[in-house]
Amino acid sequence: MAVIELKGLTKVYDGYTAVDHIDLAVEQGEIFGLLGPNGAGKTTTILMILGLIEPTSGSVRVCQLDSIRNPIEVKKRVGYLPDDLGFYDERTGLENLLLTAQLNGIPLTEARQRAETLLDKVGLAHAAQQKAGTYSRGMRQRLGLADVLMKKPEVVILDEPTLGLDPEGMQELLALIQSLSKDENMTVLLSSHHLYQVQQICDRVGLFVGGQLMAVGPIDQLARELFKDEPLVVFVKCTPVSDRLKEQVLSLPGVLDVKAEAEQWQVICERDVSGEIARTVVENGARLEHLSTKDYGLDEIYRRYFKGGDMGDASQP
Ligand SMILES: Nc1ncnc2c1ncn2[C@@H]1O[C@H](COP(=O)(O)OP(=O)(O)OP(=O)(O)O)[C@@H](O)[C@H]1O
Repeated sequence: MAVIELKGLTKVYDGYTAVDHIDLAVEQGEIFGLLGPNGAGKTTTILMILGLIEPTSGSVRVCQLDSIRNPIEVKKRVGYLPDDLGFYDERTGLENLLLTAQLNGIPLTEARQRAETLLDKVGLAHAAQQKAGTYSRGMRQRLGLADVLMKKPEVVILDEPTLGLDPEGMQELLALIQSLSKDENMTVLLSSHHLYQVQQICDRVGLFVGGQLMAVGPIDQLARELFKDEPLVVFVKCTPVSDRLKEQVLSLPGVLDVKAEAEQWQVICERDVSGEIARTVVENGARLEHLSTKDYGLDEIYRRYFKGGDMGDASQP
């Protein structure tokens, strides 16, 4: 059953299309990653899902509810962690959670019990009585997670939850999100420009570029889909190279072009002809130093779609 359902969702700001006809269905219990460089339209999409901004056209349903018509009902079911979360810094972590409970009408005894369990789950039991203002960025993010879970949401939406965390803190937080989602069978939608990190926990991702969803699926399938029309490239390095050898490789059935770059050739093919290339090189008395096919995986997605944005350390695998 789709818990989040977007159809033709569009947002235009003064003639600028920030979100462009998005169709998406996120299933119950799924961890879905909205991935894309800064400015791709992720936050705008999230705000429309939450019913906080009105779409220019299209529809949004969350837990079978129309977010535009029933924003308050949607808010009851969705826990939202914005990228710039704020706490009462003068209050302790525990007090902050109790305040959230109060705002959501949760009785105090139940609230206290739940807050303590959650603080324990997110690894903040030791800091429960510490003022939130003294928390580190990572601790604030974990408190934020506990905070959105206080009202037992059916869906959790996290906007750039790993922003400002070091790689280790990022890994820890993502692992935590994953285990919480499993424990509570919660649907999670998270946005990020950290392609490498996020793909480790997401069941599926949607690649957001320039307001459009370029492709949706598990990362490996996504790469296949995005690059299905790309020719296969075989990298070849051999010594000595000669024009005659190059001509012979070029004349192999299935080979479209041979580009020489420094010591290396890029053989553009219709299909994988690495075996034939290797044999031709060796039969010509040359030594095969290297042979590999271009991998249209995560690296290529990153290079093509994410490069150029403000990636911070996101480029690190
Ligand atoms: N209120 C607004 N008025 C005009 N343009 C806006 C408004 N909000 C967002 N935009 C523009 O819409 C585009 C998408 O912004 P959005 O914040 O949704 O992207 P994002 O993918 O979440 O990126 P980031 O991670 O930087 O927040 C950007 O070009 C942004 O400048």
